[in-house]
Amino acid sequence: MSNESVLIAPSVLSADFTRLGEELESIANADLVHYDVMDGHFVPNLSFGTEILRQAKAATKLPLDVHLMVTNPEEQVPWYLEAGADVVTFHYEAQTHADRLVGLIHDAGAKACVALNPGTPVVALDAILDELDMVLVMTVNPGFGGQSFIPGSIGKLRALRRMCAEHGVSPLVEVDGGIGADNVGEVVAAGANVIVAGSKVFKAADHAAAIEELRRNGAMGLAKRA
Ligand SMILES: O=C(CO)[C@@H](O)[C@H](O)COP(=O)(O)O
Ligand SMILES: [Co+2]
Repeated sequence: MSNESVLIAPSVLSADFTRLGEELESIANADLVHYDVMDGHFVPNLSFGTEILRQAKAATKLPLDVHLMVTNPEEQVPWYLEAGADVVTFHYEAQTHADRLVGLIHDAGAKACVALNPGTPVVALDAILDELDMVLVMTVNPGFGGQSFIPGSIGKLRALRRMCAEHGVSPLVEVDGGIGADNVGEVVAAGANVIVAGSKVFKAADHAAAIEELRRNGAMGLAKRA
């Protein structure tokens, strides 16, 4: 059995934006706030930018986990570091100089993460894996909240675990999209330890209780890991 813990990162993409302060208070028992930036090009949707991140930073004590779904992360990463991001994720499919970008994030004192779309194999990270604090495995095609989990993600999580063991590293492994109390145990058993959940937290009647249920069921998945 592992001593590792499961971290819960509610995605404010599913929050009521007109009451963002109260929504952030309602998830104070979470570990991170997941902040989805969508540019209308990398993904077919637009969300929010640096100004709302700055306001969120002032309204919560939780670390801000910024997921950049943008075509030009080299330009935008510095904006989000300056606005208070604690973890910055850019997509493998969007970047051109991953190593430089990771260095820039570390120089600013933040944690660096690279995200993989469902169609991108984990081997894409081979050259950069040792530098990463976290890997984000997208379990839906990015762009929208409330989609269904892609079952093939389980094999990909296991492949990532094997690759990390080969490299002798243990970055955090975040999963994002279609995760709820019913499947969190399975993704944790396969190797995930940071759980993003948007609709399953913010559409629940009691947000804090939904977070605790994810944490509890995730811990059961940890116990099932080989
Ligand atoms: O990055 C994304 C979507 O592109 C996510 O972070 C979603 O916000 C997750 O939402 P649910 O699938 O949990 O509703
Ligand atoms: Co996300």
